Amino acid sequence: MTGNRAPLAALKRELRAERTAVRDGLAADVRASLSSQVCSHALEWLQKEKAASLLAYVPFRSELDCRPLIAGAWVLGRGVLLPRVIAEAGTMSLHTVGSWEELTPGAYGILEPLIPEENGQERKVLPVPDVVFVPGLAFDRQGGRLGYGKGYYDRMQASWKQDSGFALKPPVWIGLAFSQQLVPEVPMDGHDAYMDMLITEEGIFHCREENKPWN
Ligand SMILES: Nc1nc2c(c(=O)[nH]1)N(C=O)[C@@H](CNc1ccc(C(=O)N[C@@H](CCC(=O)O)C(=O)O)cc1)CN2
Ligand SMILES: Nc1ncnc2c1ncn2[C@@H]1O[C@H](COP(=O)(O)OP(=O)(O)OP(=O)(O)O)[C@@H](O)[C@H]1O
Repeated sequence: MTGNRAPLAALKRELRAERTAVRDGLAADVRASLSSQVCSHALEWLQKEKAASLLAYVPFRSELDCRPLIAGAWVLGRGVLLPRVIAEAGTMSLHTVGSWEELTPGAYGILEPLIPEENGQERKVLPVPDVVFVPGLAFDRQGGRLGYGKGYYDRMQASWKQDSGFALKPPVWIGLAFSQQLVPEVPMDGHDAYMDMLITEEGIFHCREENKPWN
């Protein structure tokens, strides 16, 4: 948009490299233990809320392992959606999944929902869950988030806004993170999706009202 774009992209690249190293540096057993604490907070929150459906992710690399959250949501009878990457389009399709057996490795080697008929008929309109749990490399307390740099979550939010405008209740966006991933400020572009809340092993944080994604 403006001459500020290039420095922002460079800042994001730098932060991405730095935060990848920090996250990768957490020992696997520490990651597993912190992840289960985060999932417990998230499940407690889910039980208090009336959220009937959620979008989660299947972890890869050194991401926070949200599989206990997914399994817990199944036990609670909440609908769990998982994404499939459509790499050519830079978009994701979302599918309800009820067991681990319904997954198969997809783009980037991430486990993704098997769709019944591989006839290229991805659903055009994305289902809108009540809650979106978002992975990331870095987050800030204003709700800023840094991902791997392909904009999949940003585009998903834009697509929901386009499909439904303000007709539907917008999902609550929740970043799941190790507290080590919190930074003072993530550089944010105009199209970047903000989180409403963050959950770390230390607990639940509400982010700034004015950054609510659907404002
Ligand atoms: N577990 C999980 N699932 C997810 C995401 C995620 O962040 N975590 N996504 C969230 O978006 C989507 C996948 N996004 C991805 C985006 C980029 C790369 C990746 O490998 N990027 C290269 C750099 C590519 C380039 O610059 O051309 C890299 O990191 O080395 C992987 C996944 C959908 N599913
Ligand atoms: N709504 C959108 N429409 C078109 N392009 C977009 C949109 N949102 C983001 N992009 C593009 O996608 C790329 C991703 O940018 P960004 O660095 O913000 O990704 P990210 O949020 O870190 O990644 P991810 O969501 O994949 O984890 C940029 O090139 C950006 O221009």
